[in-house]
Amino acid sequence: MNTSLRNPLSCIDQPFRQKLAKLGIRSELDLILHLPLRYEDETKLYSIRGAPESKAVLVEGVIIHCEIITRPRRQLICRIEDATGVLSLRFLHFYPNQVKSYTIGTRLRVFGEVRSSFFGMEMIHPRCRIVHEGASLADALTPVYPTTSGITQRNLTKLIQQVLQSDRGADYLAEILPEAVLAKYRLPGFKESTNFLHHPPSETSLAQLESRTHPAWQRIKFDELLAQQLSLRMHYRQRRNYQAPALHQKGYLTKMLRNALSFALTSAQEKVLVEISRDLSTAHPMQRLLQGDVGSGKTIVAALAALQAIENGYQVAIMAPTEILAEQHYQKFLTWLVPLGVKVAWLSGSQRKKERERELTEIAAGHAMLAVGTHALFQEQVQFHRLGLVIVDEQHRFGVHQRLALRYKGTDTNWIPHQLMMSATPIPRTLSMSYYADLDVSVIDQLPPGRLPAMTKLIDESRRDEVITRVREACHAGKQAYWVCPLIEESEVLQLKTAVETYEQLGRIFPDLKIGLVHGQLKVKDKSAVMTAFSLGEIQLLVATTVIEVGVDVPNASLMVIEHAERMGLSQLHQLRGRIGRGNDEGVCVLLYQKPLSQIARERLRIIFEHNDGFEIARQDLNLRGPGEFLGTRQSGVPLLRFADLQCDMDLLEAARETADYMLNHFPENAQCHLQRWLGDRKDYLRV
Ligand SMILES: Nc1ncnc2c1ncn2[C@@H]1O[C@H](COP(=O)(O)OP(=O)(O)OP(=O)(O)O)[C@@H](O)[C@H]1O
Repeated sequence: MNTSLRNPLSCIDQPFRQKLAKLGIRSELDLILHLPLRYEDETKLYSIRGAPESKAVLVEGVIIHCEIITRPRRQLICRIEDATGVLSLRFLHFYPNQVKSYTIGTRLRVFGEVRSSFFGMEMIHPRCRIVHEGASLADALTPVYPTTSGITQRNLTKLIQQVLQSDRGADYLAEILPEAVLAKYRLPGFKESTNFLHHPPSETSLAQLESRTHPAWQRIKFDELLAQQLSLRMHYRQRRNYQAPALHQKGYLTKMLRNALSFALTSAQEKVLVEISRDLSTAHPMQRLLQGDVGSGKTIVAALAALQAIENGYQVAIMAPTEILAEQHYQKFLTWLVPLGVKVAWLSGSQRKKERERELTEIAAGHAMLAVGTHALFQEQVQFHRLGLVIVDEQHRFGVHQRLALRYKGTDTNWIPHQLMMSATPIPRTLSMSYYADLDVSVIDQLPPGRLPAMTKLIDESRRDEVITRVREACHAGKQAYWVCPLIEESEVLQLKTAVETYEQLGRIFPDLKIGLVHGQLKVKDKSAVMTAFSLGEIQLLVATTVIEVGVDVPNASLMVIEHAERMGLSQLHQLRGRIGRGNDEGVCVLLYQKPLSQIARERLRIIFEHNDGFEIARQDLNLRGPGEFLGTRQSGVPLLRFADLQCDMDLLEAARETADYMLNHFPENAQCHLQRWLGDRKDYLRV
């Protein structure tokens, strides 16, 4: 056999290889998995009159006219004819050779969309080939591959076919899935599926192929999801190889805190605490995601988990993504834990050096048993005496690497701390199964008793005066209110300017109210002074940017006005709205919007108006935006699926998840081979 057939990549020059690498093709196996985006049907020939409109088809005819015209712009017009009619071909870009070879009487086979125009039937920029009468047609649908400049479809087709037909191709295509799995999910073989997708026979349904519902596509998507699930499940199981301190439930500190609370935990909080407590008492690191809608009471759960570690003589780190949130946790933990004799430390990026050093010493000496902070917590200088538990709030706002960095802060190299991640952005089951298959998940699916869902009002900007009256009435009745300034994504400076202007403007409108302003650029000290004054009721109306989006908890604030609500995303609106109605009064959230509304803005406002349940909102948000956007760029390290689509392929995902466990238990070698086939050395792909 020709050696080039053995390894088509080995005989390719460096520049071309670099171009292939842009497409993610670095090996022969990558070529096999470089599957078509769509297909073209060149297996059927239509007559000119019989060609359907708005569909790319193959037509053949003899050239009866060819000329270059210059008005209205320079273009090549060529007319072909068959027994049924005449078709004009129009080329806005063309080569001199093309003009020369298109002589009258030449037979052309053209592929493109036919449409009726003023001058009759025409095709713009068809793909053309000079043929002789009776030339054979393609025996398979023509694949169209994702490509990049400098690589033609023909290059890709040729390379892929070479690999498929080579000796090594046979190895790459060997079946890895156990017979029982193929039978259970009625999946075709891997070789059969890839061969088919690269070269589908002419009778295949284009619709089935392009919607990716064809069994061959199902097999590929299943394999991709299986690789993802295997990788995550292995990650999950590897935890068993690590040691963590077994933090048994001793009960004395946790009991003291429970007794001091003015409320009893909800049964949902009790349920998740049992799960967390059980994990903490084992000698392997916990990795649990605690999900709960806004206001469901995650913080007290975190505090009780922290006390279980502290009772065992281990330290706890609590990390939050913003200063405001971290500071608020700090205040809460101070009030809960200091009366129990537990020392709490505070670390933030903007802290004075002296204060920071004092806190660092307390942490390193093990005097401070709990450290609360922002990203500052996982910097190198921070040394713990005996870190047993790491709690990460709003974990999706941290990159995966940041959250992993804290894991290695345990001082004893033989074990790593337990980890509890919290999220108030509910993640629909499809996504959490896919991306968090390496975590255990607990959900607080109940709000504390007596909470009334916030009432949402959609009000057009033209009725601003009514809103102003409402704010005044609420504040005079002893309530507090937020006024949230519009999100201006293009510029923080502009956002700040808007916030300051709104603050000044509202100051003139409400000379009778005490008004505060909080935004991201305020010094931490000032920010926390404003927040404290608001918590204590010294400020009645708080003008804020979206910095208050997460975690702010002032139960007496029951009214919120959000300006330009049409600019905000669903989860942001839900989070903001979650700041009110946290006490016993019903919250009212006024969404001021400005017309005209785009389709998506209208849809978002409808969803937020109709729903209060964060999981439902997240589900609809996912439908609206798709998983990539939904998880956002913040989730750095989010694996991308190339073929499967989590919204349509839920059944396949369930099957892949089940199969991953089955293979790890019964066919570990096949599981390894499968991972190698799909991930190779690209550890970032499909990994969390
Ligand atoms: N079981 C309960 N009964 C009554 N009040 C509770 C209960 N649990 C928590 N709370 C109170 O409810 C409020 C919201 O709790 P918390 O701040 O923990 O919510 P959260 O889940 O962190 O929400 P968010 O993500 O919006 O910050 C707090 O004031 C808290 O003290």
